[in-house]
Amino acid sequence: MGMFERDRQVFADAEPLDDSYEPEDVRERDEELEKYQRALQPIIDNRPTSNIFLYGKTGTGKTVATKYMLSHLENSAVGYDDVDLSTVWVSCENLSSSYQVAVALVNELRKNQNKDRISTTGYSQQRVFDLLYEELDALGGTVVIVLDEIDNIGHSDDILYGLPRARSNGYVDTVRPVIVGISNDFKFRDNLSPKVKDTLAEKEILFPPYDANQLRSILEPRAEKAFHDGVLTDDVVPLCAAFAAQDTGSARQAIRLLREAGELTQAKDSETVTEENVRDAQDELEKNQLYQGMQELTTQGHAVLCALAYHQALDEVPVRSRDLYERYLTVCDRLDADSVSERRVRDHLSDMHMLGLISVNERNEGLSAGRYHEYELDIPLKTVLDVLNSTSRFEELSDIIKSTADDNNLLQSGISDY
Ligand SMILES: Nc1ncnc2c1ncn2[C@@H]1O[C@H](COP(=O)(O)OP(=O)(O)OP(=O)(O)O)[C@@H](O)[C@H]1O
Repeated sequence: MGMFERDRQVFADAEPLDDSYEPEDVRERDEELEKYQRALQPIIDNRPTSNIFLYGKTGTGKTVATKYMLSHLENSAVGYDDVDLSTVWVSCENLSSSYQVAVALVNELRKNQNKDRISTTGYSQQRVFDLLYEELDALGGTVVIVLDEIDNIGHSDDILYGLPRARSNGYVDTVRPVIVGISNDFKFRDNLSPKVKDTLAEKEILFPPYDANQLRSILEPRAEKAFHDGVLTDDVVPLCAAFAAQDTGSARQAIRLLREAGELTQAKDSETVTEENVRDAQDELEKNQLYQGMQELTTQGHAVLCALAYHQALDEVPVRSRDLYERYLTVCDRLDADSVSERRVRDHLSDMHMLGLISVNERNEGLSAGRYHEYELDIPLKTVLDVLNSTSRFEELSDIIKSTADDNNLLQSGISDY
């Protein structure tokens, strides 16, 4: 037998555990779907339809609910001769301005009609908007425009103001655009300018995190399809649901955990997925998440992390932000890199805190010393040094910190024992 052998023991069909899998039904979202249905109903009644804004943390079912609703809407619309409905879906993941979103929409609309794409640069914003209005008008009827991950456009939100008003402002004659904006960034929603908020968020639907029971109910039909009979022990699905509920309340996280547990079981050539496999899978995913979080930091982020690692190696933690900033400046000096203000360094620290990499204490020493923050690593120093060592420009510094830590006997185990 070769190195790879087809698995016949654990997975019957791993597709239901894949990110792109579309489930037959959307579970545990009755209230949200009901609201959604009410918001879309005017399309079938040929009445003016409000724009819809869905928000909630990642993995809470905003996309799956939208796909489900639109597919029902399209099916129902076919039954009415006087309802002319089209839908267009753009993921704004890599689009950071209204201009880019407008180009993506034009090209998506053109693709559906086998027309040539337009270039992503070289037009004025108004020209791209005009092209968009032309394409929309050519379609006519109601066009539901889904803008997924819309928060990526940040403050450049002209399109969210222009598109909903295109008809009342006379830019389009025959088409009725309905925007469905989807976002997992609460700050984006709060920071929308009042004029945009008024139009985009006419109908808002919040998708709260799932609790353990809801996640269980989402996992069960997938688990049934994905694994051979008798492979899952009784506590596996509830445990995956509980872990994900405690952490993020994300269905995506719960599904990934179940898949990882299955894969670990498979790798061990074992026939049943057990509670222990789930715990190991959870450790594995957490480690990956931390590693990824650290690797994705910017050079400035790495420099701040490097400065903190230095204090950790010297056993000078928790360290005050002022002292940490001094160390950070010397790190930048050594790297021959530009440095940023103390305030920006604090922003980087707060991002790292959010990622679970460092811990922060707020100290209040009364009138004499005032309020200040103290920082220390929340993960093993060795792990941080491993990542720094694999980051270009930081190899030498990580070696120096490592030998300092060795001298102080502070290089405990890495993340695998964490
Ligand atoms: N209520 C549900 N019923 C069935 N499957 C669900 C449900 N909610 C989420 N899922 C599944 O969980 C995964 C993540 O869901 P989805 O992509 O809809 O989340 P999201 O809120 O759009 O996340 P993001 O903001 O990261 O895009 C998908 O595989 C989806 O099929």
